[in-house]
Amino acid sequence: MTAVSLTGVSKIFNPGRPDEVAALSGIDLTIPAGQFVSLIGPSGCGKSTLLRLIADLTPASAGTVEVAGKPAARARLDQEYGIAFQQAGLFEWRTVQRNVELPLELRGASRAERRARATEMLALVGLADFAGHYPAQLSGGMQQRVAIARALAVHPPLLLMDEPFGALDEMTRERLQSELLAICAQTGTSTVFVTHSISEAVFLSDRVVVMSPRPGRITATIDVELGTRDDAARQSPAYFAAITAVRRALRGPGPVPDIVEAEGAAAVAAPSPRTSGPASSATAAP
Ligand SMILES: Nc1ncnc2c1ncn2[C@@H]1O[C@H](COP(=O)(O)OP(=O)(O)OP(=O)(O)O)[C@@H](O)[C@H]1O
Repeated sequence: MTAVSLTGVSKIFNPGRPDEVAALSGIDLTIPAGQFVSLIGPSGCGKSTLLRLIADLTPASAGTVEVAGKPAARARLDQEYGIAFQQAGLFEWRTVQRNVELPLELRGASRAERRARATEMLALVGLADFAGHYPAQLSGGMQQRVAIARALAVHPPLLLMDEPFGALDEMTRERLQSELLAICAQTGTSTVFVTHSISEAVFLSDRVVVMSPRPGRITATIDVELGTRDDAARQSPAYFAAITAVRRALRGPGPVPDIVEAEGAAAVAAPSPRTSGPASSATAAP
C-alpha cells in the first residue's frame, strides 16, 4: 500500500505574472504506508509547498498527487490525513478536549464517539489530565501535543507535519520526537515531516528526502537505519554517519544552505559524499 505518490509534480505560483515563482520542479516521490519521511532543504526550496500539495491545500501546476491511492482532493474530503504546523493553531476558546474533537465534529461524529476518541488521543499524547484546560493554560510543548492529538483524532493513515517542533526548546523537542515515534509505531501512521534540522530528520526518519534550492527538486534520498530510536541511538556511529550523509547531500555542488547543523556532528569523521555507510544509504538523484 502506498501512502503518498507524487509523479512529475511541478508548482508555479502566479504563472505568467511578473511575480511568477517556480517553487517545485519534476518531483517524483513514493512513500510506502507506515514510513516516516522527512523533507529537508534550504529555506524557500518548496518543502511547505510540497506538503500543501499532498494535503490538497494548493493545486499542482503539473503532475499527479495521490494519497492512499486516491487523487489528493478525494483524500482530503475523506480525511485521509491529519496535519500539524509549527504553530499549534488551537482555538483559544475551546478546551483541549473540544479542540481535539473538532475534526470529528466536522465529520459528523456523535457526541459520545467524539468524546471517546478525544479521550483516547489525549491519553496517547500524555495529556489525559488536561482535557478541561484551555490552550493558554498549557506550555508550548503541551499545545503541540494537543495539535498532534487533534491531527490523529480521525485515525488518519497519514500525518503531515510542517516544522511542528520548530518553536520548542531542545529538551522538549527531543521528548516530543520520541513521543511522536512511539505514537506512529502504535498507530501505524505514515508521516511526512518538514524540518530544517538535520539531526531531527535523521532521528525520526526511515528516509530523508533532500531538496535543492528553488525551484525545489529532489536531489538525494537517504535511507536511515538506526534500529531502536532511543537516547542511545542519538549517540551511535550510525546516527552521526547518517547526519554526515544528509549534510553532504544538502551541500551538493553549490553554496552551503542555511540548515541547522547537528551538535557534535562536525566532529565525526565524514565518509565520502553520498556513499552508503552502516547507518544509511544515500541515493543522489540524477
Ligand atoms: N502562495 C504563494 N504565492 C506565491 N509564492 C509562494 C506562495 N507560497 C510559497 N511561495 C513561494 O514558493 C517558494 C517555496 O516556498 P515554501 O514556503 O514552500 O518553501 P520552504 O522550503 O517551506 O521554506 P522555509 O524553509 O523557509 O519554510 C518560495 O519562494 C515562496 O516565496
